[in-house]
Order: sequence, then C-alpha cells, then structure tokens
Amino acid sequence: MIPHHIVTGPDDAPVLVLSNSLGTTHEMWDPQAEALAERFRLVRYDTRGHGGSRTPHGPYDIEEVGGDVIDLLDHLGVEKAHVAGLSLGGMTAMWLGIATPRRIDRLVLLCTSPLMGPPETWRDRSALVRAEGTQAIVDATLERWLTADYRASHDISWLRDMFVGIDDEGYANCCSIIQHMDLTANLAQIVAPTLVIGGAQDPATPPAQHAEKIHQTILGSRLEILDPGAHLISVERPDAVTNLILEHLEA
Ligand SMILES: O=C(O)CCC(=O)CC(=O)O
Repeated sequence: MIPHHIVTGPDDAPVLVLSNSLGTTHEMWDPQAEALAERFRLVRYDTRGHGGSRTPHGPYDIEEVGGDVIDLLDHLGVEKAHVAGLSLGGMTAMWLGIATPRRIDRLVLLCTSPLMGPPETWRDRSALVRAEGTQAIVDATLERWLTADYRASHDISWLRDMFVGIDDEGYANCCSIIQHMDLTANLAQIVAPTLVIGGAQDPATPPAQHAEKIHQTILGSRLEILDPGAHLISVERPDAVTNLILEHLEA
C-alpha cells in the first residue's frame, strides 16, 4: 500500500524518509522538515491507519508497515534512501535495515526498541482505544511524550489535536504491530551506518533498556542520549535532533 506522503526539497538530492510514531502523523517532523529539506529530498509519510493514509483491515504487522515504505520508494522511483524513524517509525526503520539492506543507506533510530513489551500492555491498549477512542489515553500519552518541564512551558495543543485525530481503529491496529514484533534476533544483521538517539527521561523506551541495547547490537553505531528529553524527542529537542541527523547523514 502506498501511504499518504509529502515530498519536499531538491529532486536531485539524496532521499531521506521520515517515519512517524504511534499516534502521530508526518507533522510530528515539522520541527525538522525545513532544515532537512534544504539538504535532502525529504519524504514524510503517514503510517497506515494514521493521518491521510488509509486504514486497511487489521491487525497489522511490521512486515506490512515496512512493505509500505518499499512501495513508496518504488512509487517515487527511489532505489536507496536514508530512513529516520521514531518509536514505531524506528521499528519500521530497523525492519527495513534488516529485510532490505540494499534499499537502505543510513539509519537514524529515535526512542525506539526491537522488542517493546509486555505484549499484554499493547493488547489492552488497543482494546481500550477500540472501546473508548484515543481520547481515553491522550493525557497519559502526552505525559510519556514530553517532560513535565516541557509541557509546562510550551503550547502542546497541536500534539493533543493530532493524537485525538488519529483513527481509533488505525491506532489499535498499529498497537498489534508492537504487541507481536520481536526484532532482537535479527538486529545485528543491520549493516547501514546507524545513529541511535534516546531521551534521558523517556518512560516509554528508557535508554538503558532500549537505545543502549540497540547501540551495543548494531556494529559501529553511534549513541546519543539527549538530556532533558522524553519520548517524542524530535519535538522536545528539535534543534539537537536536526543537527544530529544532519551530522550523521552528511558524515
Ligand atoms: O510511540 C510509539 O510509536 C510507540 C510507543 C508509544 O506508544 C509511546 C507511548 O507510550 O505513547
């Protein structure tokens, strides 16, 4: 399936695909988009079940959301691309690095995990969202996404609106991806030069259990833990994330 996407930047520049997290759209990358599109042909898309993309019958698995990126690259006539993804987007990026190494140039993995258990959490969350909608979990989600200091000092209504605007069934179907996904056994197969970014205060993917393990497993990867920073690190630390991405992709 070709997901809804937006392409900006010069046609002849290297391609960078940005993959969104659960409960967001391509707009989560707004803080990075302008700077990155000066140097890359920037492809932002909405994971299936989110934003402008369709919500096919679920549940989904990691092969399907990864396959959507391959379909998108084929559709755009792109042979090889850099991919940066946050959380679910990072899972998609890791799967691409494992399954289709010849299509992937460099990877940036932000606040993500090859195994984000326990499975019951995801089963229960999808059931709750199917029953009561994303509205039922928006407050708790925003607390995981951003530190208390950030929430107190910034207008985050755009993120709340984005989250409650996500299709409930699409959100629930994507919870199933995380519920069933385990990339740990294959992670060491990634050969793409990889930057791993964590948030020191991320309660969803605490760096000691996730980012550091990814870094230890992917040979030659670079690890950066941003402090302060919670789960939606590209929003909370926009300039630091943009600069790290540029440094890694242009090295
Ligand atoms: O952000 C993701 O893509 C998956 C993890 C998550 O849902 C973070 C949260 O707990 O809200």
